[in-house]
Amino acid sequence: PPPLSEMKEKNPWHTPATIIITVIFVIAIVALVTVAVLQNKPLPPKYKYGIVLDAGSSHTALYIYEWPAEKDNNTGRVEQTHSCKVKGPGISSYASSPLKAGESLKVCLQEAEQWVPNKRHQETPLYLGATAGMRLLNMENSLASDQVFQAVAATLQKSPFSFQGARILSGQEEGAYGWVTVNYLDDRLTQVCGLETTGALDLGGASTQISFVSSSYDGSESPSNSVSFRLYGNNYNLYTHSFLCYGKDQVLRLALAHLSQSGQSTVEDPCFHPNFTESKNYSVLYDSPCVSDRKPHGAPVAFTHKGTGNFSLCQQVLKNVFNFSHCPYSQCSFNGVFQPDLQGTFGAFSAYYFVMNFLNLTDTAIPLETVKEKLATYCSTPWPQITQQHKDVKLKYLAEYCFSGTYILTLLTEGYNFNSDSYSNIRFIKKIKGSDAGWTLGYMLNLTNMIPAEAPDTPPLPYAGYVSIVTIIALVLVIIFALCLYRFWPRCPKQPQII
Ligand SMILES: Nc1ccn([C@@H]2O[C@H](COP(=O)(O)OP(=O)(O)O)[C@@H](O)[C@H]2O)c(=O)n1
Ligand SMILES: [Ca+2]
Repeated sequence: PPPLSEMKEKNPWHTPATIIITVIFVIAIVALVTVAVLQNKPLPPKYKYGIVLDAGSSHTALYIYEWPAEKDNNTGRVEQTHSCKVKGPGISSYASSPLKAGESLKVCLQEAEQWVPNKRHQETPLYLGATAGMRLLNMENSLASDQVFQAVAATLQKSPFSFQGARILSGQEEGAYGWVTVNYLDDRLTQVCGLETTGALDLGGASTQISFVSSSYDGSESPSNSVSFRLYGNNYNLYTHSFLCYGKDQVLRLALAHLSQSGQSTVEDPCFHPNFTESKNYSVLYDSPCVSDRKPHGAPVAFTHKGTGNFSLCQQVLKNVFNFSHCPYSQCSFNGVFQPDLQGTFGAFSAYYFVMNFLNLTDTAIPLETVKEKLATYCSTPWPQITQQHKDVKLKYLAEYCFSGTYILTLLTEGYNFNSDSYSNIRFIKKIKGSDAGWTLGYMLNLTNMIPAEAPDTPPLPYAGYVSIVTIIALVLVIIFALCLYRFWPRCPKQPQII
């Protein structure tokens, strides 16, 4: 056997080739780690923006949406970052001074300039959609409605954003886009095997919408209620209907018109609290196409609106604003409008939420009978006591919650046929994951083509999986290489044979 000193000299780990290979090996590992770290570092956020103005009958609101610039087509990625409530009434109230309708939007538009980064202003689409208030004005006085749109468009054109137009949405669009919004935010549209969708219930001031998918409805019966979509590779046959004049502010007129048919000077109203009295003008009450044909002849100028606070009588009055006498279809909700069987859960937003939230009745686990009892107690509470308990609420709104709550329950049960079982399928909601429930998001998603008809092709592995597998394979190769190096290096030391 060679002397030990000779063995030491022949240690192969000290040869220049081994040192070079080891250095390359270390550099390779460092490079691999560096690339992996750099690749996974979050990219600087690049967002795109879109702005929608909801010109409702009672007020206008501006919504700003934001989404990652690279991921336009991914679901659930568009979020509401800001909303601004326009001061003053809805744009339809400016029929006699249209320029003021344009003026009213300026504060919120300036606010939007702060919320959208300057360099994105020019490419940010800006839409205005008007709903039932403008539908009614357009029916009543189309010249005035055109002038309001002109004034509004002139203001929006002057903003730094990319103005895409101001128009009246049809009732079908309003209902369908509300449904898209709710299901998009709930991530219900991208599920491969079709998770059940959520219905949408929207209560406005001048109209109300109901939209849902029912397996009993294919669109053949009453096609005007059908909207078909292909979204992310799934087909949807949506039932939707918008009842013009059945928003809560117009129904308040319908109900009062009903109670004041004889043109009396005192109108007793069970939907208002006992001891509530207010002087009202007949001509103001009947100044809406929803009631104008019912104006009693020879009525005095004014009448005293007097509350009696009786929930069940109020329910009777409100039931009478629905017409159940004719149904030209297999089944109807009311006013001869077809409605398929209710199915699934429903999100109820806008005034549904505001009213039920004020009344502390958003929890639909409370049995319907209990909800009615609580509301009956609330309605029978005298007006002075109500004002004492809610000093921070505007009197105009405060006075109407008994009416509005009763209308909501009557519409849901008598109108749409919810019962004490299906009532618990309703969720009274304002926001979903930070974005307001309403038609605006669905409207923008559609107009910017952000929901593809087909599911986007995705790589077979998610990104993290791909990185891990590549890293593991690289490590295995390195280990095999190292083992070979150790085992088969030509001058590998043989086991010292000590005999
Ligand atoms: N904080 C709020 C905001 C709105 N609301 C009501 O919600 C309804 C919103 O209707 P809207 O202005 O969108 O009218 P439409 O054009 O949708 O019929 C109105 O009846 C408002 O009075 C409310 O009760 N509480
Ligand atoms: Ca609305």
